[in-house]
Amino acid sequence: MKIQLEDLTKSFPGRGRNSSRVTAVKDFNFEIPDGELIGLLGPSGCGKSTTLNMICGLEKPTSGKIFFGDKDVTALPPEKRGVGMVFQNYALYPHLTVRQNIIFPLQNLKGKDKLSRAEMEKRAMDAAALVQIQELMERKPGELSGGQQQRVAIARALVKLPHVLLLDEPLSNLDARLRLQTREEIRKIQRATKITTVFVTHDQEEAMSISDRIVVMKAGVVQQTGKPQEVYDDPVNLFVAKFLGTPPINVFQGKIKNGKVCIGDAAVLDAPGQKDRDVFVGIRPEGFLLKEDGPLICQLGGVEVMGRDISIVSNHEASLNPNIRSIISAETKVDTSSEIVRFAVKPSKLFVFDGSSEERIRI
Ligand SMILES: Nc1ncnc2c1ncn2[C@@H]1O[C@H](COP(=O)(O)OP(=O)(O)OP(=O)(O)O)[C@@H](O)[C@H]1O
Repeated sequence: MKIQLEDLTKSFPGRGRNSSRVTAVKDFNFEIPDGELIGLLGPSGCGKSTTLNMICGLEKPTSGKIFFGDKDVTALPPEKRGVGMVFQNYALYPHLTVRQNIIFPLQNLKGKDKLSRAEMEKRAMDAAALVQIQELMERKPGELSGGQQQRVAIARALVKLPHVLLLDEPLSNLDARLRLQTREEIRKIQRATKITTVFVTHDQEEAMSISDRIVVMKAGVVQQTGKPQEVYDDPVNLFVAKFLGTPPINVFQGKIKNGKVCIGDAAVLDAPGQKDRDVFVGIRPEGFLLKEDGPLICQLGGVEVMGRDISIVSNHEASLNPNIRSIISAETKVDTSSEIVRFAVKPSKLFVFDGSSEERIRI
């Protein structure tokens, strides 16, 4: 089911006297193609959950429209939209078994949707098989691990055969290893069912690894949408560049001067025809090349071996990060007795942003 968001806006009354309204989401326009998994990504408070709640019908938009396929669902209540939802606190009923928890949403179906007991059992078993918890059906939630509980919550969301699956930070209660495993499982389930899915997270790595497309939000406003790799390789502004990538992008205060991008005295890129101005220069960790006569001279802080790669930690007075982190192939020899390290920069890994608007300057 294709989902279309049209000028979607939500504002809440401010708390307390004289406080102005909070615009949680502003003019959100986006089409989610049928069968895709979309990662909605951004820092806390940027409007991710509000967007999801409007898609499922728990929040009414202040203005704008939502379409599922060609149908305008903006005024429909949640139960009429055919969405499955999994929250961060997946709140299973503790006194019910896994089977009863999964069947629960089917018991209130009315009219033509009403199912026989046998049909409900079959649906529950099918959903359990999808998330591979068939052996756990008679246990109570208290007898399950966090990851298993989360799978039950997903099965419960899938049992009504929704057209759309909405996941709000579904992995945040899991430890690091389980997070990784469960996100891969969610991806597999999504591929198998081809349910159009929106996945909310503030973890950029999680969103990048799982999504067909990501939407990066800041303060209620969509900054950029696209395939994860495209957004990483071609950020539209400094916020997006900083938000994606581990280790994060290295940002320097710089200038465009006489047709060159400069960090201090070092000309790191030609910028023919560009007018002189203050800029921010972002260099991805993998964008540095060790070079004896490289223009960018940094103070060497240390070298960390990571197996296939090494990470060189260094400093430069124009750097806005506490440390500059560059990732270099482990075959490269670094003279650790030296106090300085000299870099050239791969042009495709260097981005220039306007010093005041922070928008990308394409060179
Ligand atoms: N019911 C509400 N009343 C007033 N303000 C609200 C309400 N719900 C959300 N907000 C505000 O709207 C903004 C967006 O909130 P939202 O929960 O959508 O952000 P989020 O990106 O999901 O954050 P998080 O990652 O912390 O869950 C925030 O400033 C929040 O305080």
